[in-house]
Amino acid sequence: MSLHIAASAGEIAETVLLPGDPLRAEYIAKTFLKDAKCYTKVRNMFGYTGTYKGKKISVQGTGMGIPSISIYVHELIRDYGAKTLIRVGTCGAMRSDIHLREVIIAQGATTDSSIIQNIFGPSIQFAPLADFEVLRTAYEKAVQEHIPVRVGNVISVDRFYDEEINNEKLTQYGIMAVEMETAGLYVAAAKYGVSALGLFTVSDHLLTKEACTAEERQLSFNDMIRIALETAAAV
Ligand SMILES: O=P(O)(O)O[C@H]1O[C@H](CO)[C@@H](O)[C@H]1O
Ligand SMILES: O=c1cc[nH]c(=O)[nH]1
Repeated sequence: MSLHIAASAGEIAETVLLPGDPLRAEYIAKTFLKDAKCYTKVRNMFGYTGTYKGKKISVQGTGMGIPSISIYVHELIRDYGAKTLIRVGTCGAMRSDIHLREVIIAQGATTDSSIIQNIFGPSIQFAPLADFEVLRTAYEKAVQEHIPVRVGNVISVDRFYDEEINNEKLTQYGIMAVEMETAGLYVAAAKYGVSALGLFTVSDHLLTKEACTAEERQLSFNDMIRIALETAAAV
């Protein structure tokens, strides 16, 4: 047992899916994993382990924001030996050509979080990147499953409600979407030398103001989940 995860040694797989919402973790485990068993309910941040196509896979809720996901990712890697971490999140689209429910893969995760400066000091702007092999596998699985995906840069922000951020400039520089955890995931994976990838379903549109319902956010992002599970089974 670690401070925030009540699993025993060996109960968590080396490959872990990471939704922000713990109810999405429960949904993924109960809908897609065989013989899924809950290994933690600490703070209601559910974690399950089961199998997918014969491979042991865990799914662990991470909460919202870099501080929260950092806690779970550090404990999963350091205390339970996780080696491949795949975030399955929601995001807000920032461009008019990107639509609700599309799937985005984060090749890079720009951030306004202080995490980079806290680790590297003021002169280094570390670039949080996805693991290339996991990214390549996810892209190939999406093509095989006939699920269109976009691959590129997202921004992991500290504030969901942020009236000061310059989204127009970010979009000009190629940022596709906004979410709140992936830069923290990529930095932790780099620190420990493990593999990470962030996948998202577009749940909101910053320009059109369209939004999925809370129920859809929790339940209906099966394209992204299928890509993540096929990738998890293959890497
Ligand atoms: O749906 P999840 O995975 O939580 O991801 C997104 O949704 C939350 C904000 O509503 C943030 O955590 C953001 O990154
Ligand atoms: O962090 C997030 C997630 C979804 N939509 C947003 O606008 N921001």
